[in-house]
Amino acid sequence: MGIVIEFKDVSYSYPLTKEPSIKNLNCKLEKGKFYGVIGKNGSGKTTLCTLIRGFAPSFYQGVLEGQVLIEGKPTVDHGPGELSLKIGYVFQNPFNQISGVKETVFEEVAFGLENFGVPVDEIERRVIEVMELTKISHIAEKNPFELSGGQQQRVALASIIVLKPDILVIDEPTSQLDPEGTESVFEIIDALKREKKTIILVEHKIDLIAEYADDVMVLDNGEMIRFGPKQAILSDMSLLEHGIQLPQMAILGNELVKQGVKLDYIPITEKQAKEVIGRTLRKESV
Ligand SMILES: Nc1ncnc2c1ncn2[C@@H]1O[C@H](COP(=O)(O)OP(=O)(O)OP(=O)(O)O)[C@@H](O)[C@H]1O
Repeated sequence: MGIVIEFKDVSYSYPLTKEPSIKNLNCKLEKGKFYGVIGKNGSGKTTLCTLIRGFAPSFYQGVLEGQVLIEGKPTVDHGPGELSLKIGYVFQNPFNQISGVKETVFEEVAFGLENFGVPVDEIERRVIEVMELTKISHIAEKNPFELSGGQQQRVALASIIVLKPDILVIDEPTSQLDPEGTESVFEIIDALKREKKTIILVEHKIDLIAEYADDVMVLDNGEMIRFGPKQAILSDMSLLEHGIQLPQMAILGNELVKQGVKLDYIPITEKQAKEVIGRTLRKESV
């Protein structure tokens, strides 16, 4: 798979701050992969998203050292609007995403396409398709502001997905949602992964990252302290010392190993836990 985003020796400081919010970042993100970004509050996760979108330094100003490359081209060399076509950004709070000028969900989802001058019949086709994917067809005629938080977040996602960006940067989309709303947002993100979109998701709900992401990036005080396949990272108990949450199943698995239970690997999801603990119990009962 090709490299779609690359950080080359990137450090970034907001204006009037002494310490960089991102320090010496080097990494390559592959097309079609789902990256979970985790770290304590203030570790630099949102700043990382802002760098990918090119908003730092273009909007926030500040000092950028090194290069953030999107499809091989530095963000600072992309023309105005060019990055916003390639990269869809979903806010933490859907209220910030919803335009406030449209009276129905259908119109809201169509809004971006109208702005890009897409022909009416294509708009209709694309909006219907995306509303099915995000399971909001049944609320097409409702006012976006009369919806539940979970429905609003699905509308916000739909209004971005309909623009067909190759890269999706999603910053804590479920922080305001109940478990049901959260699960439905993850199901949509999973569907986007099947469509080979590159996904960068900031999320505190670590059990869901364990289930859905491919790779994980761990930030601590602006530094990337781990980056790679989720299995090894999310079962690494030393991360607890950095204040990083780990999946419940990894903590359970680790506790069992400490008590002398022989597990073939440390599980990070419920499915893996059932599988690996079941295997051990079967071996022991023979
Ligand atoms: N606009 C800004 N101006 C100055 N400093 C900022 C700005 N935005 C963030 N920072 C600082 O940059 C550092 C990283 O912040 P950032 O918001 O990227 O962290 P985060 O991991 O996303 O945190 P959270 O989980 O709380 O959203 C923090 O020290 C923060 O105070």
